Amino acid sequence: MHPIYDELGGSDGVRTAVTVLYNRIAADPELAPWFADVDVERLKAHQRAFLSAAFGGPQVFSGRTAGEAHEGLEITDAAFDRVVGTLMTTLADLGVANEAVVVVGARLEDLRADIVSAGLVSADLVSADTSGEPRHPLVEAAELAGD
Ligand code: HEM
Repeated sequence: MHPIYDELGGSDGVRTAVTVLYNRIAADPELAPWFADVDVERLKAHQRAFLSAAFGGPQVFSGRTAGEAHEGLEITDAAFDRVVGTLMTTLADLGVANEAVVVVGARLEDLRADIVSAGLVSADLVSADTSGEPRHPLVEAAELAGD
C-alpha cells in the first residue's frame, strides 16, 4: 500500500480527496472553464491519470501521451500551478504529511513541459524558423553595431 493511501485512510479516503479536489476545481473561476464541458467518463479518466501520476502509480494515459491528451487545450503555466496547488492543499487539509505533499508536487512538476501549451508554441516557433543557424542576440547586436 502506498504511504499516501494509508495517510488518507485507504480507498475511502482517496475517494474523499478526489471529491474535494474536483469540487474545488469546479468552484475555481480560473480552472472551471477547462473542465466545464468534459463528460463524466473523461473526467474519471482524468482523475485516475492525475492521481496515479501524483501518487507515483503507473502511467494510465489511455493510449495517449500526456502531451497528446492535452493538445489544443491551451493549458497555461498558471492553470497548471493552480491544479497542482489545489491538490497539494487538499491533501494537506486531509492530514497528509507535508513531506509527502511536497513529493506529490515534484512528481507532477515533471509533467509540466508536456501539458502546458507554451511547450507546443515554442516548438512551432523553432520549426518555423528557416533562416538556418540560430543567432545569439548579442551576436546580432554586435553585427548591427558594425563589429
Ligand atoms: C499534472 C498532471 C496531469 C495529468 C497526469 C493529466 C492526465 C490527463 C489524461 C490522461 C487525459 C486524457 C483522459 C482520457 O483518456 O480521455 C487528460 C485530459 C484532460 N486534461 Fe489533464 N492531466 C494533468 C493536468 C491537467 C491540467 C493542469 C489541466 C487543466 C488546467 C488538465 C485538463 C484536462 C482536460 C480539460 C482534459 C480533456 C478531457 C477531454 O478529453 O475532454 N489536465 N489529462
